[in-house]
Amino acid sequence: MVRRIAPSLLAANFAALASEVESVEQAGADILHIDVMDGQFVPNITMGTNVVSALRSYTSSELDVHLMVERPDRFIEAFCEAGADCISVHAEASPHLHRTLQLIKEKKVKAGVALNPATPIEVIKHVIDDIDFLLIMTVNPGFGGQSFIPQMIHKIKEARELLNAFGKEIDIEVDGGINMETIEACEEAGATLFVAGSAVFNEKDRAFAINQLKGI
Ligand SMILES: O=C(CO)[C@@H](O)[C@H](O)COP(=O)(O)O
Ligand SMILES: [Fe+2]
Repeated sequence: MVRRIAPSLLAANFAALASEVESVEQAGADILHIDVMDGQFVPNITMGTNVVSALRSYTSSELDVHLMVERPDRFIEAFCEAGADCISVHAEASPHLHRTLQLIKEKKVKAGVALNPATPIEVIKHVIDDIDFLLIMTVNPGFGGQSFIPQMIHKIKEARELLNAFGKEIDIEVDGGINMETIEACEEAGATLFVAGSAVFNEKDRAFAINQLKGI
């Protein structure tokens, strides 16, 4: 199966966001990954609902919103209204994870749980029927362009085994340091959706970059 690639717009040129989006869409991007950071949960501030709604009126591509914010409940409705198709919230940032996931699902938006590298996979056990996908961070969240943490390969395997044990055939999205050196091992371990920021946007020829990552 051809790998699905989600370019992370964090690595795009923000001064030309529309044309950056167009370039990756034409190059074969499957979904657009939008990193929202609040300067609290992670030591960086990026974009918010205004960028999501601007992109929503510009493109029909699926918008995958990765919320790296404390107490994400406060913003779920606004991101759904802005036009998100999928929202992932960090288990570490949400004290009432079950409630947060229900808020997303009530809006008919796909709900995902994101896990930091040090967070054990077991935290999803009791919300496993409430998630549409799982996002495994393969770097510590906060910045693009970091190096993949090799121990995450074992974690992806564990996650796939856990999902299989519960009969859940959902996407495992991997995020951080995904490139030609790391993508294959992630896929073999059980990942099915691959976020790539610098590996796509640092390459002038986006079609070449995405095709290479897809393995075509
Ligand atoms: O969520 C994050 C970082 O916190 C990611 O989505 C990065 O933006 C991915 O960038 P690369 O590691 O692929 O450059
Ligand atoms: Fe991300």
